[in-house]
Amino acid sequence: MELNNIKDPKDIKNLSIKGLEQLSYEIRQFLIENLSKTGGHLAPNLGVVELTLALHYLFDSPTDKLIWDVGHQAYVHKIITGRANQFHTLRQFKGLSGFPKRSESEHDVWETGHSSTSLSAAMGLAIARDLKQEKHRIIPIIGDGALTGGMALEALNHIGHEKRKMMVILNDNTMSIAPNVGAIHNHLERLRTNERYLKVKDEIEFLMKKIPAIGGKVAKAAEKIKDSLKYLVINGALFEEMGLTYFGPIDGHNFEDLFTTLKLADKTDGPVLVHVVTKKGKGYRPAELNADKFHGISPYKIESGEVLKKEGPPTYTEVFSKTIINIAKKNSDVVAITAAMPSGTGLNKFQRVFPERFFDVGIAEQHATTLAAGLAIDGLKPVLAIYSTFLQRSYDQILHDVARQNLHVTFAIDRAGFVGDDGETHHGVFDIAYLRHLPNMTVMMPKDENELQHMLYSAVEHHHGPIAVRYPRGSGIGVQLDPELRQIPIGKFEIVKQGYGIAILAVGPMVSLAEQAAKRLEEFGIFPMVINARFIKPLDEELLFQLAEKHFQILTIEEGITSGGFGSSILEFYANNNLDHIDIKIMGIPDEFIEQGSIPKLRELVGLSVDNIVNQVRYIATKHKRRA
Ligand SMILES: Cc1ncc(C[n+]2csc(CCOP(=O)(O)OP(=O)(O)O)c2C)c(N)n1
Ligand SMILES: CC(=O)[C@@H](O)[C@H](O)COP(=O)(O)O
Ligand SMILES: [Mg+2]
Repeated sequence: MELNNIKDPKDIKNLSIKGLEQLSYEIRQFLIENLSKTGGHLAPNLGVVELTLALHYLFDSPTDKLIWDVGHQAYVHKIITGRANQFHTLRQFKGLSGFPKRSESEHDVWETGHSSTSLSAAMGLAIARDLKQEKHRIIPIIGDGALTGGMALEALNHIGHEKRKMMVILNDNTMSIAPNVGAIHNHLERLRTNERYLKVKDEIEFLMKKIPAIGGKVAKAAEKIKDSLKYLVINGALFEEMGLTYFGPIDGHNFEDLFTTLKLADKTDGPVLVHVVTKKGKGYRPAELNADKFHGISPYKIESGEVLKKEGPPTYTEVFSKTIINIAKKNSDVVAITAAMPSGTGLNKFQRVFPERFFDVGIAEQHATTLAAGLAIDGLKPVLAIYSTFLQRSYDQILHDVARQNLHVTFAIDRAGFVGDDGETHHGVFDIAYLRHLPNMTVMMPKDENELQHMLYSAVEHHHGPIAVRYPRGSGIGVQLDPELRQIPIGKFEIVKQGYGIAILAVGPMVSLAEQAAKRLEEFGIFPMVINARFIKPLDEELLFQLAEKHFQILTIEEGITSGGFGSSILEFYANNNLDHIDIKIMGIPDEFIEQGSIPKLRELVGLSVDNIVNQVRYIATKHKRRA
């Protein structure tokens, strides 16, 4: 079987089980090889090879709708639906997306990237199907991690109530990115350990036979039976109670088991849930042994699984991780929360040092935020580390629970700005706009990794009220880290280069671009002032008034959406103070969803480049020379 010859799911439908097993092997080799060059979500995909083939073999995509939750495990689906030959472009600029994309294929029914949306989407599709009196299947595939998300539970509640035909596939590999957590996870664990049921059943039979003979021990034995029976009846109870017929648990790597159960489930009326047990990373030893690392991996050496990492300065995440541990060592009130991203946020290290002060709440950003509010109201100092894109889920909790009550919660917002390969679902470019309009909220962004540590310290130890520190994905710019943490005065910008005529107000990594541009502008006889606008809110009003008095023109630069962003706040400031003699130009991300690509490429795409800053400043300078 030549993978590149598979252009359509129909091409696998004549295969025998042996043929499917051979194909599974080839797909795994294909993934291991391709992803060693491009990087990507290897372990989740290695785990769903047989499951994906079984679904495409038995059912008829795209008439039947396969809806992948999160979508990071849809690579095998992409291969089967004619995209194998594009895998060398995976997650690259203009290349194949790492998630389902409707523009890529009619088989990609639902676009994702964020977790736990599949069941709600499936419910919508099921209602639409029924109202239109159509007959196709609706098949959401959700992981055990994604099932910890509140949205999934809200949808299950509705699915069980509506009783419409739908086949929910629960892909249970016991892992979120890290080992999964929570009471539902424990329930699945009990269901999964099927041998235990068989053992319990044997045990009961054994005891039953013994009862007449053991006389006085009858009571004890009966009690044991009762306990054992309790275990037996929990099989699927949670889902059954919610109104879904439960099938499983079944071995997700065994085609015979998959076929038998999926066919049976398909014949059942109403909503069903098929509990499929898979192994994350299956078939590639390094990924099986370290599924967390291989969840989403950069290019690696196939033989060892070693990541081909370029040496460089520490990442912002690493600096956050180290700093928050140091702060917590001196202050026992500091607690840390993650929503299923311990390694991604660097809080896994905090967990090792302070296991009792660390909380992984699962994929539950909303709960995490209100949990932090609860902790803060009783005097603790919660630090909530969440990626910018996922914090979008918590908007109301930040507003209603944290900001409104003016609670001291520190939001460590990682992956702020472009994130690169994950693309439009994951870029952290909206948080300035969705945070800065909230009363009581303080929003900061450091110009480098050294400033990040001081900001964290200032936020946790010298502030009261909601405060956000946003920082980018990847390495810092390579500056020295000060050994002592110091307080940064709230609402004070930093002038990094004196100048005249034009002031560049830059946020975060844009400060370094602005400095480079200012150097280049000297050859044109233009000497702009460069300001590190480290507080997005509150603004440094004193400095802004001074700039107005000295008749500066202004260029703002941020790696965020311009509507409602930092530049907008500067416009608002001068407009509200009737200082309309100042020309303000805003550089940032336009009103569009920006695709995937390397961070430098995407910055260039939207004009956040040194060249463009030079051009914009020259334009402003020429315009004002003409006017003068
Ligand atoms: C709202 C949201 N929060 C966090 C994430 C990051 N994330 C992506 S996949 C994943 C784990 C998903 O686990 P599971 O559904 O079990 O899939 P598996 O990788 O195990 O196949 C997490 C936490 C996300 N995509 N969306
Ligand atoms: C699918 C998903 O949401 C995560 O796996 C995400 O890709 C992680 O991103 P980082 O690589 O930036 O941690
Ligand atoms: Mg999982």
